[in-house]
Amino acid sequence: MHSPTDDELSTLLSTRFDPNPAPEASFVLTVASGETFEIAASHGGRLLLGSGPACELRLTDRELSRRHASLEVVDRSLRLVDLGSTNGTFVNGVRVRDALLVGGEQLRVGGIVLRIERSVLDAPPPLPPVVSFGPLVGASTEMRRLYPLCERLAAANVPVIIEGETGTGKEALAEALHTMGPRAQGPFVVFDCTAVPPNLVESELFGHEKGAFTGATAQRRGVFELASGGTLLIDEIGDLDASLQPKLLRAVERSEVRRIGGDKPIRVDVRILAATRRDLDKEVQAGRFRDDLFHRLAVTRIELPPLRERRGDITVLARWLCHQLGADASALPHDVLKRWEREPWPGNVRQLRNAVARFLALGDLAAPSTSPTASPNAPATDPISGVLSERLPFARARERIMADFERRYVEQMLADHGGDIVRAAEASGMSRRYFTMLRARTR
Ligand SMILES: Nc1ncnc2c1ncn2[C@@H]1O[C@H](COP(=O)(O)OP(=O)(O)OP(=O)(O)O)[C@@H](O)[C@H]1O
Repeated sequence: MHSPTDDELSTLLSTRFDPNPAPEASFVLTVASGETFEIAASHGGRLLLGSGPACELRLTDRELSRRHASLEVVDRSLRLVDLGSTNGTFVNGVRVRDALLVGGEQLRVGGIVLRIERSVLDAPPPLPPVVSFGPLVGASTEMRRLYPLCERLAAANVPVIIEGETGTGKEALAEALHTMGPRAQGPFVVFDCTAVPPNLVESELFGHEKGAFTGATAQRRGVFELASGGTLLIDEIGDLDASLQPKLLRAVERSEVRRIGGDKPIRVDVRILAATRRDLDKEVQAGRFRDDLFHRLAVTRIELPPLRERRGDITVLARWLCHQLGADASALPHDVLKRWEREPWPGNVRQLRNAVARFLALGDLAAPSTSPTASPNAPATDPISGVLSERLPFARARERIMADFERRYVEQMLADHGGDIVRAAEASGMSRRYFTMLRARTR
């Protein structure tokens, strides 16, 4: 992957770069006992509130779940997300799942009441005037806040979990962490947990001996062995089957693997990076992802923001992608860039890249809709076309469509039966347990 040179960057960014971010909001949470916590945007990412050891805002109360809720400063608000807690999260007495707070609210979690106040930091910590990290480009405050952390992580050998929606650049960042670090001479191997059938994942990860199972006609090394001396990116880790999670934990903890059918452990020297588009906090809270594996991998977490939350990057990125595709960045007219800055971009940078390629091939005819909110690649009337236009790998594309279908199916059945799960499950021909699981998975 090509990283921009200084000259390329200065051409792309000349009209866009704002070295002085606006003063940032911060929030103070005060517990009735007088204890206070401060959350600022510069914390970079979500802070967990709960009774478990992983929580930055750790409180003791028996009605509080281990990972109860997450808090993050987004623009000038505090985003509060309930992580599937047992006893719920309440703002001013109303139960919420996902809320934007502005200050002045009362938050209740379990038996604990917190007062939320907003303040504006006088002097926001200055961000270095860096506008790219390896091949990742972006001059928004959100991206520039991440670069110093990325620099440090490239040099370190610790596991990192990279989170973000599809197409936000998780794999690109993982590769940059590898190529800009001390293991750059070693291999960079990507394993996507959704790309192989579930019954083959173990063999792909750890390898197998000849004759270990039907079809194992020869000995085969797994990705841990292939990545030895370098970096292994386990992509879509949130989709790893529960039965394999203990085996992965063992491999990471002991730096050794055992091939299927093999009797001796094999030592591996691998840096592990993991990426996911799922909310791993919710997966852990729901019991679908093991707490101990999460802790082992989440030594550091980086969350890549979706494009719609850094609209200031759209023009810069579009011009960079245009340049990468071999065209002059000035080929993109101002009105097209302005229109793109208003689009929702559910497929993020990958979708923007496709839109640039289409524009270069077809001109402005490429825009399938004149609606100001429609994505240039995804006509709102046909979700399958939207997914197809993102050029995802087959397994990922199928999964996206299935997930959308499952969510809408469950919603429809619940709506038809007044929210009664027992009747909705019966009408769907599913056990109540399966229906409830499907509902939890699709929320
Ligand atoms: N900040 C960025 N600057 C330049 N290119 C980017 C940036 N972010 C993403 N890209 C490009 O967008 C495309 C999609 O990125 P990538 O595959 O890394 O996304 P992802 O988050 O791993 O997606 P998925 O979850 O679907 O696997 C790639 O071509 C990548 O190089």
